Amino acid sequence: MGAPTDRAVISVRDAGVRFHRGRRHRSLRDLLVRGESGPRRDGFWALHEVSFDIAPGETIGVVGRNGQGKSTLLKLIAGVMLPDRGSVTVRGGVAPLIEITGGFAGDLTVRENIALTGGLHGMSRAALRDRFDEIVDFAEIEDFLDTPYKHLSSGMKVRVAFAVVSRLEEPVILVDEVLAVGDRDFRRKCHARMDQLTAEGRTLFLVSHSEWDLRRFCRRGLYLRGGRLVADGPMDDVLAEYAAESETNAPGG
Ligand SMILES: Nc1ncnc2c1ncn2[C@@H]1O[C@H](COP(=O)(O)OP(=O)(O)OP(=O)(O)O)[C@@H](O)[C@H]1O
Repeated sequence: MGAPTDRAVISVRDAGVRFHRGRRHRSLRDLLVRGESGPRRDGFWALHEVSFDIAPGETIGVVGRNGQGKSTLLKLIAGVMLPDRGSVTVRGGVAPLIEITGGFAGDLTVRENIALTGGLHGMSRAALRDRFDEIVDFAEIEDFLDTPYKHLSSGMKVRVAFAVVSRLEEPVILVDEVLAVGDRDFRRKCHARMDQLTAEGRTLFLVSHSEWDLRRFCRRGLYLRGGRLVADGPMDDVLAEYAAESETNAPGG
């Protein structure tokens, strides 16, 4: 396992994340009635010994069945979660579109959320003023600017989130499955915007169960199985490997 290369915008080294299947905290009852006080035994590695380097401008699609660690990996890269083992180094800012409401404050209005997200990612007031109308037009949300974010439908939340996050000037963009929520016309707009971002040389990380999206936007694939990185290579090869394994593991297969 080599040291992080200078060229890499993201370096992940032997990263591991451990979760517990049961309740996160042991209750007083467990302690007093059951006498359970030693280390918890229901822990498992949601990610285990994961290592890779990403060069600036690469487009990466993460594949794997449900519950194999894809979203957890994106949370590590976004910095909203720290690894229990190993290291995750990201050089530069990250624009994360992970989980529909991720990073957006439910009680604040759409207008306030646009300003907050822009501000948190270093957008100046002048830049925000310049881009505000563009963001609102893209999201087609002008009638809801003063509505609390939590009162939007899930499709509208995604529209706002994508419109803002895709306008941030961060070098790394993370998109986790959220595109599936938008309607067809909006998805088409998002796809055009993603083409533009990758053409500008941004690094894109996409988690998706849509082979079409993965093939269209990602040249490199990462395949996670049981929290381990079992394939890392050209997207088409990784998808072929994933499909072959899914067939082998299918009931009756
Ligand atoms: N905060 C948490 N506490 C405990 N377990 C968790 C937590 N977050 C995720 N997990 C578990 O970790 C494993 C990996 O979850 P993750 O969301 O990364 O999977 P995924 O590959 O993105 O799945 P999907 O395709 O269904 O979105 C799953 O078993 C999940 O139940």
